[in-house]
Amino acid sequence: MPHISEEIDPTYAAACSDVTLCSSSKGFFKSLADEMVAISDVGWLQTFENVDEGKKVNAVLENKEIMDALTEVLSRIQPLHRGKDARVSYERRLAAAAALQAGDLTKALSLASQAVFRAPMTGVDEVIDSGVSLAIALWLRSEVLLKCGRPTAALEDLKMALKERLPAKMRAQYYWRMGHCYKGAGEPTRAKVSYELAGRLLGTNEEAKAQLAEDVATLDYNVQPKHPPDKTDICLTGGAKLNVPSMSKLLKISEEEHKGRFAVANSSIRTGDVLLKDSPYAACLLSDYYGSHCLHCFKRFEDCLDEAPVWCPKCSGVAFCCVKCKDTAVNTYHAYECPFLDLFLGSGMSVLTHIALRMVTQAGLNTCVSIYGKYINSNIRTVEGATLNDIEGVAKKSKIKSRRERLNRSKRGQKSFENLQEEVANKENEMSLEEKLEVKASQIYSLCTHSEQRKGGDYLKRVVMALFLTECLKKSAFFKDCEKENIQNAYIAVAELIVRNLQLLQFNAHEIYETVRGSHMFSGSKPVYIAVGIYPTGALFNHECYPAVSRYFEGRDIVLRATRPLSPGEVVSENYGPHFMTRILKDRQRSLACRYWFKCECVTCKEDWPTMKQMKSGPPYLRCPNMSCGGKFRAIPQSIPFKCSQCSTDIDKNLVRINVENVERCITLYQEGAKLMDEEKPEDAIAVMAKAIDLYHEVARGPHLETHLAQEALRSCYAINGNVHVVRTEQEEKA
Ligand SMILES: C[S@@+](CC[C@H](N)C(=O)[O-])C[C@H]1O[C@@H](n2cnc3c(N)ncnc32)[C@H](O)[C@@H]1O
Repeated sequence: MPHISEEIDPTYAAACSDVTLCSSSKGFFKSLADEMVAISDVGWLQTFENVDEGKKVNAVLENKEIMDALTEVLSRIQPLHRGKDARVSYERRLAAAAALQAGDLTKALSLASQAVFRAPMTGVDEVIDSGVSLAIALWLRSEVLLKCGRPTAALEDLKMALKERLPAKMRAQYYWRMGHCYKGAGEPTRAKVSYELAGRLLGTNEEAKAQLAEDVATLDYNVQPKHPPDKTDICLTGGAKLNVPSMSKLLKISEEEHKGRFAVANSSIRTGDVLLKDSPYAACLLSDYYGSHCLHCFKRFEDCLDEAPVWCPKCSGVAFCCVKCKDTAVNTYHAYECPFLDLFLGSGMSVLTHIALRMVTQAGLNTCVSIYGKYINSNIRTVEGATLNDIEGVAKKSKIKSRRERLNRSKRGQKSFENLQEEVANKENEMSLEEKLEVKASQIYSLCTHSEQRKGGDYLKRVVMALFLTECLKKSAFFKDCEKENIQNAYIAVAELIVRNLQLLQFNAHEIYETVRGSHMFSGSKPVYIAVGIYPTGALFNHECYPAVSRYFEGRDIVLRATRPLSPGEVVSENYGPHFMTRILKDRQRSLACRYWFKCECVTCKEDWPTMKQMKSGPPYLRCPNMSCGGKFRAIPQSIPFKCSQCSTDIDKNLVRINVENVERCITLYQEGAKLMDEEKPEDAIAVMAKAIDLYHEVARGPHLETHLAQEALRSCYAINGNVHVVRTEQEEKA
């Protein structure tokens, strides 16, 4: 039987699958992968397609034709990254000083940061700056930061400059500037101590001493230290589910044959309810943002007012918002990725491929081998029903037919989703990062891969990518602690893990956004795609073209909030991109079938709702008075039906009049919400619009232009609680 993506458009489906692996226009990988498919025998590809999961890499390694061609390419892999360069650092420093002199603080800060990132580690290049380029670059940046009104960040740079052997002759200036930093940060007592130390070191320079005395005299002992405003943590409505702590108690996970697992309402849900807050198992920043955001936590440097970006000791291609983020990255994944960063970019590999690699590099070799043994190469078999037993809401378990994918999950010996989650929640607090990953891996490696639908050629490309990445890992000492006799098995385990990651990420990853706005909270604000993550529970939400939730991101965490009310048992759906407001039915169906390999049968698809452009304001569709019926009718005064066309319940004309008035009330409330947004009162706007959207759904159904526009507005209000970057005009900057 042909699969859904093939029925619709096999060429487009293949292209959609390919771009989840690598770019179709940039880099060398696409032509390498295409060449490997071209030299493979058609019969072999057919057999290969059916080779068991977890044995695909071996099958390719045993294919002489492919390996002869591939080995030659792999043997040429060499580390390639933007390293340190004392000369470039020196030049950037001069340019930064000139910009500072000219009063262009933004340019000065950017150049000074580049001087920091390009500076070799202290003592490595003694020819330029006597080996202390880093200290001098930090010294300069601290001056710029101080001028920018960021004394705490300036102080951090100063302290680091001292650690990096700032020349002793600069000590007096060092303490003097430290005094300025403390003064700026609202710590006059510390400022005074620093000024006094500077005074002792100034020797006989009377002019400088007089100036210093002025600084001491102007200290204000009434000021308070400045602290950034506290951000209140968002709480799950109804509390966290005991066995799935990232999910609200209002939800549960269900499963159906053609839909897999998905979230449904366990109790009534109201618009505005916070339903999920999940941390990623792994996440990667897009390379375009390596210069502006922390590689590890995705904070924008510009918005970290109390910290200045920190460097990687080996490369100058990435940066971190603080020492903690740097240490975490450099001691784990970045140690293995850093030598090859430019090769990865040059290969054209996708960000999903980068996460597939990150899932390995962050875990380290031992954890990877253990995960491979448990979830990919496991021969433990359990009966199919065991997987379903504990999934709530599966009423007719015995009627659900076997699905090959679920069977595969069972074969790998996985426990039920809910049991696994409980295990994770109980153990998480006492574990190391590697241990946490190993336990969370049980959830990640049960996510859908649609392996039964994947073609041999597509599989082969993924194995070639896995072999390429494993070869890079070999050359970045990832396998250094492995005993010689185990090394071949370890290579295969890692490559297989990457193949599996590449498959599951295709269907389960989330794009991560930050909202970029101008001086007004809403007008002109837009979401910007900065990173991608894989969320263990967030990946369990199915799609609808009229979604029930909207997502935003707090740092790396995903938050889902309801955009319409739901009754117990209704699907709590996300939107994977094709939304009915912006894309016509045929487009959506094609996109979902080719990109996510399923046929969407949501209500908007079945009823072919109009897009926003096609939709007109007009009489609403009122609900059938029987609340358990899905029927609706248009409230056109002259043609109100006597009975519901679906369940034949009588329709009372008086009730129709009341409900039309209710819809009019909703429209008035939406307008009030819009006004509150103009006044930049997001919480008030949410309260008003959420109430109106709840009321609308109590009496009416979609499509309804005003309600859907209100839901879009609500989405913008929710996002204000997430990652937001405010772009300031030059004038605002100066003010
Ligand atoms: C992010 S996963 C969602 C969780 C998934 N159902 C599972 O069991 O792991 C995406 C996959 O779920 C399935 N899916 C999502 N929405 C669906 C829908 N409305 N109808 C049928 N299948 C859907 C598709 O197979 C899709 O590739």
